[in-house]
Amino acid sequence: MKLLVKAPAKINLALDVLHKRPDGYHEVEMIMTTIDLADRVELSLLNQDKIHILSHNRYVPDDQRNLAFQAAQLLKDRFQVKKGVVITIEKTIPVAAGLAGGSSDAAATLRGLNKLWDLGLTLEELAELGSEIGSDVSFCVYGGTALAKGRGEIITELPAPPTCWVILAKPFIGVSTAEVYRKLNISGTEHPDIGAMIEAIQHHDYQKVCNNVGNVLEDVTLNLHPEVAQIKEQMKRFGADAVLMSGSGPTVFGLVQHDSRMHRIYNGLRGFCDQVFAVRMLGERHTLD
Ligand SMILES: C[C@@](CO)(OP(=O)(O)O)[C@H](O)COP(=O)(O)OP(=O)(O)OC[C@H]1O[C@@H](n2ccc(N)nc2=O)[C@H](O)[C@@H]1O
Ligand SMILES: Nc1ncnc2c1ncn2[C@@H]1O[C@H](COP(=O)(O)OP(=O)(O)O)[C@@H](O)[C@H]1O
Repeated sequence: MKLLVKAPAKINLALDVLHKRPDGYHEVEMIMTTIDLADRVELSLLNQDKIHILSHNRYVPDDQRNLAFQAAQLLKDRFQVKKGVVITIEKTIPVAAGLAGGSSDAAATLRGLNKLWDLGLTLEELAELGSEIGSDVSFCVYGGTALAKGRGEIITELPAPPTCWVILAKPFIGVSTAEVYRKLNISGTEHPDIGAMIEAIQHHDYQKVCNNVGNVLEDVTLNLHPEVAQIKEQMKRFGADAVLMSGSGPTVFGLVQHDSRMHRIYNGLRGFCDQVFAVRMLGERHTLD
């Protein structure tokens, strides 16, 4: 028995960090949304008590370091599952890019194994389990658009943002999320207005969404990797309505509504960047049927 699950990337339309917590994590407020750039996770039932990871991407670990492996192991341990699985990950989302590719593979594995192993868990239960794997996994279990608080695992659903193109450009570098959080100086940074972004989304106000994108982690990564600032400049010059780094980076995204402008930016950035994509936001949450 086989199951194919879609694992979409996310972007952070706004990302604020409130303070560092005693457990070492940072208290955040983020507006996250899934986009139509996805890995394909294939789950094949195995009648042995084993988890196998297959991936052709050399940056994706094929052992217990893989977040999809960790998701399967967590379900096996928690629910005494004696069956196994072969997890084949066809990677499209750039790795270590601020797009939560690994977290989304883990979330897709949780949703898929819930069916394949007949566990009968709700999305809420899967999201709670996901938070044990990583801070972004809970959001990825649900998908859609949400306010994420806590260390990222407290999720409140929001409506779909106004329709637009998201152009993503990733330079040749990878970024360590832990290093970016470590180097953040919270008091010396301008904070985005999360309330205004929520209002903009609720009122379907595209211009207000554009006016309120903001990410406190951006300056840290820009200082480490000046090429990210260059990509931001290029996107603005080619006419994006809003430009921001996603998560801890280094991927930069630009928002536009007109197809012609999207093509101009996409073509302008190809060749200058490692990977460039033009996609839509997904808007909808995942379901379990
Ligand atoms: C920055 C964000 C924004 O969505 O995304 P990415 O850039 O990774 O996509 C997330 O907060 C990343 O979430 P995720 O990548 O799941 O982080 P985790 O695996 O839980 O943590 C990696 C490391 O980041 C730091 N970390 C993470 C989350 C948080 N709220 N505070 C932290 O300080 C910790 O040092 C932790 O050891
Ligand atoms: N399924 C997976 N896909 C990609 N990376 C993974 C996966 N599982 C574990 N990793 C590891 O997690 C790290 C961060 O990957 P990723 O989730 O793509 O980035 P980000 O946290 O920036 O969104 C990578 O360096 C990689 O070694």
